[in-house]
Amino acid sequence: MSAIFAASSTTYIIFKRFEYSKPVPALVLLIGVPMTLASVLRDHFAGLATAMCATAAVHWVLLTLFVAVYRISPFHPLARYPGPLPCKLSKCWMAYLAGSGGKTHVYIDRLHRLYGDVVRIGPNELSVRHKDVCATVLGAKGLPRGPYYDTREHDDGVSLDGIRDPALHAVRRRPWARAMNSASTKYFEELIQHTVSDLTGGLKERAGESIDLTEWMSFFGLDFMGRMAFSYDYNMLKEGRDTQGLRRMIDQSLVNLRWISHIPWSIPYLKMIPGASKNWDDMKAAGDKVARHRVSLGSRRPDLFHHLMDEEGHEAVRPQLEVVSVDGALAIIAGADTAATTLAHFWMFMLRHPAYFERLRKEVDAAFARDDGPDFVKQARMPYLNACLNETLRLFPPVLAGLQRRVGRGTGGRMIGTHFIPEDTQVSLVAYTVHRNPDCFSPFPDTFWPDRWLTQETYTLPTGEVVPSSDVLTRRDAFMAFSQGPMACAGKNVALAEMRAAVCAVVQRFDLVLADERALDEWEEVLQECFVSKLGKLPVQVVPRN
Ligand code: HEM
Repeated sequence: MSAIFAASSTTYIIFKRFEYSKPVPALVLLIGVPMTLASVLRDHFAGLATAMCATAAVHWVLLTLFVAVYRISPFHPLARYPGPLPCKLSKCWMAYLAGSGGKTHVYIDRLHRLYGDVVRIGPNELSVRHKDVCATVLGAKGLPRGPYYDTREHDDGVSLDGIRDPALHAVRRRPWARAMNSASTKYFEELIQHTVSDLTGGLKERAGESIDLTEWMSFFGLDFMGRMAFSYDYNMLKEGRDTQGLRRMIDQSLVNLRWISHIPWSIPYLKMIPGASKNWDDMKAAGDKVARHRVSLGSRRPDLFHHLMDEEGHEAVRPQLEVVSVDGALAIIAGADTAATTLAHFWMFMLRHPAYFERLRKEVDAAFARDDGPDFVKQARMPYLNACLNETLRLFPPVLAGLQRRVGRGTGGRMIGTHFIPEDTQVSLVAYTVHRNPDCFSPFPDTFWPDRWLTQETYTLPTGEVVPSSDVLTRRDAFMAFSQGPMACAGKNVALAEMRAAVCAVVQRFDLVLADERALDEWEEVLQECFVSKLGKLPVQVVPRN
């Protein structure tokens, strides 16, 4: 027994020091060690098979005990931070919650309300919602990404949003910066205009019918991103259906990532299961198809592909088509799903608060004649429109999962406000809970109240009470729906232009009549964190305005 104890404690120390996540060393320590012991100790057992079973069982139990005891002991570097026991013991708990209900954002928000600004959500992971956290963690002098992002690495390379090395990330980000320069922005605006007109055309054709606005916003997001990224027409708005089964494919490829991301060490083992990566492979094949189509066009359109492929020859080394396809697939998921989700939440709030809808309509009607196309400069300056969009993104940021960063080994730790974060710690920022922190947004941090984003001397609260501006706290620096800093959303400006244009066009031309009251009541219950968000239906009748 003492031999097994000595072997197991040595194994534990090696694991703790080197954090093996690669299968070979991990399997040597987990299986090789007890098997070797069994062959040495076989004379003490009824036979080799019994020795193997007994040593393996004792080895694993001891290892589990060592790990558990250390993680909940006062000697653990995060011992001073509060959190539920299952979180302290293993990240498997968070993986379970993510996989089983997709409600980790609500769970973490509850923990913050219970324990305060810093909560231990994993053995080596803290969730922080402190009012100064964004600049410290995400900003220019912030922290590099944590292992949560390892799921973005594939056989063909890693997509931009999964690159953890800041220097490499900066290099891969350059074409995105070029894509967002003014010449391309003009081209993207034309595409937005084209897609908005498909949207209003499609809605007009279905006037009086009950449609699912969530689905239509998704068609809008995908049609735009197909055009913007690859000059590819999915034509979903024209045909009124998901022409390529993309929505289902995206949902299926994301549903597993939401729990795997919490236990990234499991990735090499999962890859050994035949067919395990089928959903992602399908998604990748869809990306390859549109990328090849774009190659066949051969033209130098200033779409995203043009920049990602470096068709203008800015870089010393031309990127490979496979890597560009991965980034293109990222663009479609990152760009289409997020904007579509925001718009669906937006309409939900407008249906819930008809007075806000009317106020917005007044602003839109005053700014545009009925048949005007979008004016992107004007729309960027419309205070109430932007207040309503910001408020939607505050309460329901489409990226519901935490943005994880890491205080690296050997850095000596980091201060966040008055909290010391020791090295080797993952720090997670969940926009859903940071945005509901009363130290960042108050009063009524849980209430949809767009006025908080306006600059005024007095405010009329949702209760009708009038208060001076000193009573209203809106910490714009804590707004992180697009993240912040060098790894923030690369498509923020395009996304905002696209959403503003879609909102103005619909508000100007249509009345929305809710077809099923239950959709609003059940909205939050149905909402799931699915890497980004998974939404319920929003059945409405679209009635053209007289
Ligand atoms: C409402 C719309 C959008 C929201 C709320 C949003 C939000 C975000 C957030 C929070 C991140 C950081 C994710 C992380 O660190 O894990 C991100 C990254 C990213 N987004 Fe967006 N996004 C939106 C639309 C778009 C669009 C339209 C595009 C493309 C045109 C886009 C392209 C990207 C890219 C490429 C990244 C990775 C950036 C990097 O790693 O440097 N996003 N987005």
